[in-house]
Amino acid sequence: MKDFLAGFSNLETPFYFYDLSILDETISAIRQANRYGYHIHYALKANNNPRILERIRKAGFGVDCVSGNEIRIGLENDFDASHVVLAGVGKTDKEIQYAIDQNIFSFNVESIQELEVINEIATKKGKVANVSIRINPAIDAGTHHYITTGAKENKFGISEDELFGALVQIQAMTNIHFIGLHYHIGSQIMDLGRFKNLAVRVNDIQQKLVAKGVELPHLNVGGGLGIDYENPDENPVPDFETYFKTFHENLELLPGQELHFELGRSVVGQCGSLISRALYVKEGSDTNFLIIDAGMNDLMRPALYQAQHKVISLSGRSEEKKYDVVGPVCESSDTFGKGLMLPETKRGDFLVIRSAGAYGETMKNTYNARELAKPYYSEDF
Ligand SMILES: Cc1ncc(COP(=O)(O)O)c(C=O)c1O
Ligand SMILES: N[C@@H](CCCC[NH3+])C(=O)O
Repeated sequence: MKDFLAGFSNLETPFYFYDLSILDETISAIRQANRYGYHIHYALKANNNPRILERIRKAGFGVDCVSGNEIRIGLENDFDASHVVLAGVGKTDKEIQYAIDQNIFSFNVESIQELEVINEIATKKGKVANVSIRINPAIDAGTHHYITTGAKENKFGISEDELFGALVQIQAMTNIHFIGLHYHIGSQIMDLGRFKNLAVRVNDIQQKLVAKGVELPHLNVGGGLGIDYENPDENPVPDFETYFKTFHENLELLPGQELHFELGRSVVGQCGSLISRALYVKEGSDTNFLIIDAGMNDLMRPALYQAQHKVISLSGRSEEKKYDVVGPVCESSDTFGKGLMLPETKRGDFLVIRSAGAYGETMKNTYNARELAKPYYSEDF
């Protein structure tokens, strides 16, 4: 990061900085580890910057979208509609119409009612929509409860019981082509054993379907692989080898059946940082508040999920001090870290908030009428 500092000095902070060499390294690691021919759809919600999407598309990945606008962004960035999947519990009629018009690869359907609506809209258009049904496998992902999605009480997908009940209904839906099952148990999953549990559940449900004479050409196991927020520079690339191997060793695919993934955070998380400057230091008897010019509107994750992103001070001083690093927004949750030991930092010094490549810019907002932080890219410095 220090190498780029000279180029930063004139830039207005806060801003996002993407080290594209980390992105390239990550993409190559995915391609190398995926020696099984699995289909990867990048979860565009993690980061939709054109410069990042271009590299991901060139790697041959498709996109996983959660809105009509995300589909549009994917198509505008030259992803092929035949590699687009659409998830989301609340797809609007307009989004469904648009997705059908674009001939996307598959809808990941989250309720029986949604299935009926897609069938109705497809019928009116004289088209047939490819559909995968999202199953809520009732598996604990062992991650923050706000980003767990496959537990029984979550709003996502349908239960196994509902699926078996719906099989007859689906047969009568003339404009639905039922192509597969979809699962996604949550995000920032560091315990790969959770994916093994998922694979076992997927096998179980698949066996029951086969027993009823239903063999589907596609399975989609979502995303969720976590990144090392504590040691981003030591571990910039997640363990894709073990991740794919876990599915290869535990998931029993039917002959010719395709396995799909929807990776977001693990692809782009570590290549991005939020760069900020220290504005003020308030020295207290117990705590020193280091007030920086980046806030929760620039990076919501700490305020929303109590997420810890590594904060690095580039002050260059040798003496260390303890700081609560806080943003300027009028909320107490606008805090990037408490009691952090950092080199003594003064007004004007740069701070780097690491691992902000995923769910950073896509969740930034203008709360307090603040300006949106701009992105910059390593290859331009
Ligand atoms: C359905 C679905 N697929 C894929 C993803 C991407 O997840 P991650 O960024 O954890 O890989 C998400 C987000 O959690 C999701 O909701
Ligand atoms: N936005 C979340 C993860 C949820 C992903 C979407 N299901 C994060 O920042 O960690």
